Amino acid sequence: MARNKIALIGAGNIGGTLALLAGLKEMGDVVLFDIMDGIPQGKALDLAEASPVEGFDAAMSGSKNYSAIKGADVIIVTAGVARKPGMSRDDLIGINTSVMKSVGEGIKKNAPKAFVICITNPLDVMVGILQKASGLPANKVVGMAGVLDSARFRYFLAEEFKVSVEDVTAFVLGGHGDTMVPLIRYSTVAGIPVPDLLKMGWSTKKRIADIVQRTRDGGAEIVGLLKTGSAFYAPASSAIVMAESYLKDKRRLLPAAAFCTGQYGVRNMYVGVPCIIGANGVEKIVEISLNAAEKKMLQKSIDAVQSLSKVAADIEKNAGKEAPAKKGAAKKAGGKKSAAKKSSAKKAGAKKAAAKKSTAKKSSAKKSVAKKASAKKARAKKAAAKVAPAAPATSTPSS
Ligand SMILES: NC(=O)c1ccc[n+]([C@@H]2O[C@H](COP(=O)([O-])OP(=O)(O)OC[C@H]3O[C@@H](n4cnc5c(N)ncnc54)[C@H](O)[C@@H]3O)[C@@H](O)[C@H]2O)c1
Ligand SMILES: O=C(O)C[C@H](O)C(=O)O
Repeated sequence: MARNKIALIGAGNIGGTLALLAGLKEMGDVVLFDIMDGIPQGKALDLAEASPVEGFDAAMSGSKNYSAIKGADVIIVTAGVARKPGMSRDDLIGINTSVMKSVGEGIKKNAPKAFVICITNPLDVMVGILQKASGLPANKVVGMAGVLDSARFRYFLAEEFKVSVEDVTAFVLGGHGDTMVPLIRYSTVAGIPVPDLLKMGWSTKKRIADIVQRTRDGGAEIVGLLKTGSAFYAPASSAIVMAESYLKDKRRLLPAAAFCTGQYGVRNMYVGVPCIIGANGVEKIVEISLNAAEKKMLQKSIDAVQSLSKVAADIEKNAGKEAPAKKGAAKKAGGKKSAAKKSSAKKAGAKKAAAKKSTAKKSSAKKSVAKKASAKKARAKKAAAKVAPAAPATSTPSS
């Protein structure tokens, strides 16, 4: 029997890690695709040379031609730009919208039967654009975020309760942004719900509330520490779990950005919901009962994704014209404060940037003013940085 073929579009930090994990797990032959000639080929060769040491059989190849992904069973998309300190995920919408369109076209032409997992941010909106551009049915295109957010929540809870991560289950629903919804009631240690553990004195409401917030800020915490990009090990592990559920028809119940057709009151939009992933892709969206407070939080998150979708629609309309004002656009998307501002790690990153760049920030007593200004500068800097990858990213995919 022929091996599965796994195509990884984007051979950066997550792409490389995905290739390693797919190899170690012998999930199939791996093709890395990237617009940066040499990167996918180099990473593929490096990984192939690790295979005798690790003892896995999987062909590893790299290419900048979309024809290389022909016949792929699973495609995982990480193409695009990652945020840096001072940015929110939403700030990536301009550049990554055009990347999703070109990747979608490449998939449409070369691998229309694949199961596609999108990782590129801002996730919930990007997966929608990718699905449309690829022309694939909605059940075959899904976004990865919920598994990652839930893994963070699980890890923090396991630390708090001093138990194995294996015994902690948790659910995070909603959009992959500041408004995501970690569900305490549906989080357990070996089946014992967290609220019951609180009654048993295992923790306090305040400590769990802090863990919920740390989960929401989980991405920003890593960005603040790395400074040059965002998380990649846990995101790659999370996408691999989804790919395995599809390839092995495991029918795992996982939180993922799925195309809703009325579930949770969401119509024709991708958002993070619990779903079953099996041989037919997203086979079912599971509607769990939510109390009034949970419903309110989820609605807020859905609203944020909806606003950002409108921004993306404007960007698509303006494509080919002058680049839209991304900063203003991202602001429009709910006027949300970035998770970065809330994260202490990110604050540290912003402070550093301010210290480096600004001679005008004299008083350390005016920390909050300095923080705002440095975040603004970082955004402006990022907007400039976006110009560089934008040119090749929007180029027509070669087949
Ligand atoms: N959904 C999530 O939970 C989650 C988690 C982590 C990161 N992310 C997002 O995933 C994306 C990738 O992160 P990363 O750390 O791997 O970034 P990275 O910069 O290391 O890699 C991105 C790669 O995409 C390539 N690329 C750019 N335009 C392309 C195009 N048109 N076609 C093919 N390749 C293209 C770049 O050359 C680069 O190698 C970012 O948008 C990041 O925000 C999402
Ligand atoms: O935070 C980011 O920018 C990357 C990703 O969405 C994450 O949650 O790690």
